Amino acid sequence: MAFNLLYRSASASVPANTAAPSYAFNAPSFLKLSRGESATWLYTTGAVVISLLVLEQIVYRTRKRHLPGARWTIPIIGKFADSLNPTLENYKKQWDAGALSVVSVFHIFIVMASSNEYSRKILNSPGYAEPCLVHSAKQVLRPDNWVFLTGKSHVEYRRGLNLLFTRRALGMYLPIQESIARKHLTKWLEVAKDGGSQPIMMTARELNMETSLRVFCGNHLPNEAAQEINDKYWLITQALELVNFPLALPGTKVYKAIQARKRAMYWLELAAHNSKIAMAQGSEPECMLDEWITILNGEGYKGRRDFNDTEMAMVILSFLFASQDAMSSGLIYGFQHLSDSPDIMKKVHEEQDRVRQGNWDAPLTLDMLDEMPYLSAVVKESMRVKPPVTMVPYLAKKPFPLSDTYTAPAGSMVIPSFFNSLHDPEIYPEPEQFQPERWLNPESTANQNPKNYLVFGSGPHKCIGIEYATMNMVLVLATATAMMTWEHDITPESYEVDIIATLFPKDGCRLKFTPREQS
Ligand code: HEM
Repeated sequence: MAFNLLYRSASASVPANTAAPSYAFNAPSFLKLSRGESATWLYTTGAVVISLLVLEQIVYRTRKRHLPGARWTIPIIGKFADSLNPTLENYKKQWDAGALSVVSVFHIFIVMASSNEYSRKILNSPGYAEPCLVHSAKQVLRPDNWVFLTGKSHVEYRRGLNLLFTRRALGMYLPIQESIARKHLTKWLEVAKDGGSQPIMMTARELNMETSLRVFCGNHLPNEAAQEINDKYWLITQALELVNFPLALPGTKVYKAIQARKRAMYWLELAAHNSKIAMAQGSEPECMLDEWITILNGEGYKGRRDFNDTEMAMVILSFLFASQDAMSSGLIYGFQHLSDSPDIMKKVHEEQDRVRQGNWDAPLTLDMLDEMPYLSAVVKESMRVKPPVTMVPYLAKKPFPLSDTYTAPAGSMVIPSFFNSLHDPEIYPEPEQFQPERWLNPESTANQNPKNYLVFGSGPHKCIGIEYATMNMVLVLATATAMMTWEHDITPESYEVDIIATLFPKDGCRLKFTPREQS
């Protein structure tokens, strides 16, 4: 292809010289070449291009050294085509090729780590590597978002944000989550009245988005804002490919995601502003923003107190960004795994009967959720079998000695991948099987090796929302179990995996809901 282009421009250049008088546009003298000069220019350009292509291969091979990976990289774009249509099968091939393997996309040299040891080494070596999220994340989230802080400034910023996930705060969020879950599940039951199955891919995403927006911003966000953010957020999800087209030109996914982010930021800044006014007027805290402002104004608080509306909005945006796709994936597979395992579903129902004691409409409390160890194990196991986040890109700040024999070059992407660690048969016998019981036996190999459970990462950037995310999934499934039963409408694509930032069943998980007979 590149050669074709070269050839066509070469032949076009010959008549250009002879036909020059007929052009209205007079080229500057330095662009007017004689036939001989034109050929020299052509050969020189050709030689430079070929040298660059050869150099590209030499650089790739020098960086790759003995690690598994393609022997030669496709000129310029590398494996860009694969990254446009990522499949779990292709990733698995890469992970199985070795504990460390390489790939190159658009000159970004990528070292994939697939073992628990190497993945944790990357996540826990802030001196060598820092998160770079996916390539488009800085454009989408803005480069000044707190999630891109590293080292001491990251630790300090994050210390303040940890206070938004205390048990006290989670207790405040719980009723919001439950009422939104009930509202959406009621809608699912309405749709189910026609007797057919429905894919929950998009409806579960909507449930999660409304939950997040109301937990984070309460009623400081007008309904139209929640609707607009929900409608446009999909554009952000679609831009989260491992490597995007490098320029955010109009029409590209990254461009569209940036426009969506601008609208979301407009509304989130407004919510931060409204929350500050409400708290200054002495209102009771009702959401995460209120909780944050109350903490900042608290007497005992020792951290930084002044956060402007934009900074607060960027934090909320980072939480939305980090949670929306992962939570949706986790929830959808939670529903799918349960419906595929009637014995396990039965035990979940029994646990709900025990905890709720016939009072199906009574609001849930944190104490009640604590009494649902079986459902918690279901959620944990579901995310082990299908980890929502399979890998987190990091960037090597300097040469990073990953093993005795391999050092990742400075500037390369180093990607800890969690799938193999979560499917290690030594730790999780029959790793493809959905077996919540493995988490209930304190002696099991799963419980002996908690460091293998990399679903939420590890080290200084480990997920800040673990308790909140887990609580939300337990809560939604507990509420669903109280309200209905569901059957999986299995299609040829039910067990195929789509990677759209996170993992989803290719058919969107079609379920048939029936109201629960509450005796
Ligand atoms: C099932 C749900 C979720 C999963 C599987 C998940 C997974 C992850 C993973 C793998 C990381 C990277 C960790 C690392 O680099 O070591 C991460 C980071 C993060 N997550 Fe989550 N997450 C989930 C939900 C949430 C929620 C609900 C929030 C916020 C409300 C959240 C906020 C964050 C933030 C802010 C970071 C970056 C932390 C930092 O850089 O310090 N996540 N998450």
